[in-house]
Amino acid sequence: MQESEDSYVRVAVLIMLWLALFASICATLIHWLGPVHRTMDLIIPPTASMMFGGLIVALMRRPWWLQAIVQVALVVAALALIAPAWFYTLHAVSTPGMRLIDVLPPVPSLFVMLLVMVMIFIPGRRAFVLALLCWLLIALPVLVYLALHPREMWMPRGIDLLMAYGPVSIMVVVLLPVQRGLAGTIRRMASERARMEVMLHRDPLTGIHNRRLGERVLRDLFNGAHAAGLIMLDMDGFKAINDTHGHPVGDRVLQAVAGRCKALLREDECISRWGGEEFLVIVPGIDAAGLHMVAERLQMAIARLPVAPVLRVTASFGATMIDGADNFDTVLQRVDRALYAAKEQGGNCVVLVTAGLAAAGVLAPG
Ligand SMILES: Nc1nc2c(ncn2[C@@H]2O[C@H](COP(=O)(O)OP(=O)(O)OP(=O)(O)O)[C@@H](O)[C@H]2O)c(=O)[nH]1
Repeated sequence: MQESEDSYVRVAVLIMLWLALFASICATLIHWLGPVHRTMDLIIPPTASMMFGGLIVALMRRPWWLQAIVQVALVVAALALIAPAWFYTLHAVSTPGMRLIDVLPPVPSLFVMLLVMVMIFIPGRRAFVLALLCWLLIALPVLVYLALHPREMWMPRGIDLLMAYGPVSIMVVVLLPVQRGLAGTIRRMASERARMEVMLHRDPLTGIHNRRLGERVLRDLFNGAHAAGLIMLDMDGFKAINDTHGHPVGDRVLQAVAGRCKALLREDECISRWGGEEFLVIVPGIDAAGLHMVAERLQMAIARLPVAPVLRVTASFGATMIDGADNFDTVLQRVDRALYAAKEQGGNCVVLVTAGLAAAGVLAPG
């Protein structure tokens, strides 16, 4: 979960860096190809392009530097906006006849983008502090200048600057945390839902899948064309274990049996607690001989299981392959019959029944 979240953030940062590189290359072209050449405008955009390009390479080569790269990118972007804000404001103040609205490059939209990035990538309250710092260093000098030069302020460019550095900035700083809160709530709900889903399909005593999930896996098998087999196992003389040693010991036996069987099965093989002391094993991609061997392995492992003070624990096994003509009910009836036959033969054995209902193999008690 954490891994996938990290890679998601990495991709988001990479996209942000590519967009920043694109924006700074555009700014470079605009200033270099435009009719008026001012030194600062000719230097800052290409420098920023190189910095963002370098950060992209660094992130691709050293993904674990993610946090540091984000911070450097934000500092680069902030410096690229602080420098013209102060330089041109002071220049306009100190040069008679020069108007700030004529010389300030079109950076307000980039300032809004910087605020968005700060609010997205900087966690918690630090985002507000940094956003305020950016506003003080980038927007405030321009706003103070405009307040002192009302004729410029009420020109279309002046109003544009007022809007970007005023209400639009406030909207970004307020709306993004709200969005972040919503995203957090959705994430929490999703993980709660995943937890409930696990609980819904887990047997509380043994920790393995419950019947609900076993049934779902079995139904899904009928949608696929692959060969699969079923093994139903039932503890022998379990009532006597409970009666002799008590229910808690019986519970421990069930837990030990479930744990041992699960450990012996592969990832794609599913064991579920079907009833009190009955378990269903679903084995995909297997033939009848292989299924018999799996059941045999489980039978022997259970017979060797030490669960003090019970001297010997055994189980009976019915097994069958899913036939092309089978449905959910017919295959369960057949595996049940196989289990019944194993019990009839004295227990602690495996009976494999084919679709023709003939007992195809019996493993004698070990
Ligand atoms: N300790 C414990 N016992 C359980 C649990 N669920 C069912 N049982 C007991 O399992 C016993 C099953 O008894 P039976 O159906 O007669 O089975 P058995 O004694 O194994 O007899 P055979 O299957 O014929 O060998 C009952 O006594 C149930 O109370 C459980 O979760 N914990």
